[in-house]
Amino acid sequence: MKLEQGQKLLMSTLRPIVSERTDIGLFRLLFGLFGLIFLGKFVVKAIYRVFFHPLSGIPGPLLAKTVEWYLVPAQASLQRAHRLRALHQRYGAVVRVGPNEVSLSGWTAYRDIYSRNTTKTEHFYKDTRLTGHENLFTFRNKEAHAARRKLQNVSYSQQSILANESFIAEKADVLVKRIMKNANEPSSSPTTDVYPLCGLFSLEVILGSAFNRHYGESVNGDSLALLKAIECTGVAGQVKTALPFITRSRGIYMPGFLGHCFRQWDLWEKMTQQLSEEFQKNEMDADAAERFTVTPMVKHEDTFLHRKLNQQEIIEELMGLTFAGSGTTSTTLIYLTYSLARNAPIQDRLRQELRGVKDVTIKGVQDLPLLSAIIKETMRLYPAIISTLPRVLDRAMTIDKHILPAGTYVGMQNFVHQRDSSVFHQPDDFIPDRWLINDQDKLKEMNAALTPFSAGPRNCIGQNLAKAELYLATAKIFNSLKLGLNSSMTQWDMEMEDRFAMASRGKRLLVDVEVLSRQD
Ligand code: HEM
Repeated sequence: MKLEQGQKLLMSTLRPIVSERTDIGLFRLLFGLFGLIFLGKFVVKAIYRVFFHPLSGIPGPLLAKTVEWYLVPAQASLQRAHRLRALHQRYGAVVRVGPNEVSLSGWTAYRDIYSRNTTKTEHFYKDTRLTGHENLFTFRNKEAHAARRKLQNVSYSQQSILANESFIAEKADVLVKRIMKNANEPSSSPTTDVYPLCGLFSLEVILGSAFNRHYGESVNGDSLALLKAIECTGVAGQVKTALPFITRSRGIYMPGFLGHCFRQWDLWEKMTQQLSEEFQKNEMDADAAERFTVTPMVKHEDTFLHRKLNQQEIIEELMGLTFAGSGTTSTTLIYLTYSLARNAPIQDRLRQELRGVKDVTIKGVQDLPLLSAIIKETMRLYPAIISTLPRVLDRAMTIDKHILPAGTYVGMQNFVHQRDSSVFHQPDDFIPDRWLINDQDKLKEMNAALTPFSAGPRNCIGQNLAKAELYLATAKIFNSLKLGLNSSMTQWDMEMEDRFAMASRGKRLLVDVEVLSRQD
């Protein structure tokens, strides 16, 4: 009744204007009024953001200063990191990339941002939960995170990695055999796609170190099914982030490839549950069991929760670790193989260096200068975590004379500062020798600017494991094989996509394989 009266009053007020001066209908007028109000609000907000906002003095594109979605098109085309690099080249080390968001490119800011004074942003990290629970990667609460990290640290200590060394080495041998398999068969071409083989290698290492689960030499086992399920989940996760109404439980009913990806997510969870149950059923000597990732989670209390984790929380952690640890290490190994397959002289020098080593063990190879330089240079040029690690400032911070107030969103990206030409000459080229110089000051600067595993309390918990895998696999591959890039590979195949974690566009790496005898 009140509504009707209101409408009548509005009509009687507007009628003289409408009917006498124009032939615009009432609805068109109202529509116009709302449009004007909306536009007015937008203009006032934009003027505030551009001229009066605390970040107004920070350079950046006008559109980025006014709207939150400035980077969305770059993100949708998987080129966010590339766009940010171009922005830094144009605007300098501190760029405003959103009304309340700043990107930094000077490596000297890295430790300030990631070692203290910041918290992970909610909007990004909440979306990376896999079953709805928190995991080590997603926590925002610092005390909750520290307790979970303490619970898991033991599994990733150098001591645990050395205890697991024999099976990591065994997996690296299996990788070499799988690469050789094609080359050895006279009927088949000596060309191998190492892309899926690197994926299987890093996944099987994680499954071994988490669940003491081992796979044979065949590539067609359960681990391949799991690898495909994890890759598909990545796609489903991105769809869910972009279109939040497509929840995981709704997604499984979608037709076609997308529905398939959501169902694969369920399959991954089920397989993880099975692996965890099998591990927990097996009686094992308590000391021996401690080095497997599941054990401390099952046996010890989380000191923040004051209780042990329940099975669902354990599954979330295990899926999180598998996701964080498999694609990252395999992408690094893929780009390392790609870089050497294109560079026969460096391969030969590496082989010479390796021939001087009696046994390929972690301790035996971790200090080899050229091998270390090759691994570092791969992580510099092709960072497995390519994109912004988004944070929010807990307190105000001054950077390059700019004051960033508490609450500002800040972020840096390995792809940008690890290609900074003021630190790395010819920054877009693969030059392992840049790490083999005697200038200690320069080396110190380059090492400080190399942050593939991040820094501070949220740095990579799995970095000892990742390094062990990279050292052992690289040494074993290039000791036994000479690889050349197959002529069908194109630059497009190896273009880097920014999916937060990096992935190559073509999802293949074809190499021509020559098996070497010990004398070669
Ligand atoms: C070359 C290989 C790897 C690279 C380049 C890498 C890189 C990173 C980076 C940059 C972060 C910080 C992410 C952020 O702040 O949002 C991170 C965190 C993390 N990584 Fe890795 N990672 C690698 C391998 C692994 C492995 C093998 C595992 C485990 C098996 C692992 C597990 C994790 C976890 C659980 C976190 C979250 C840690 C926390 O917040 O406390 N990563 N990694």
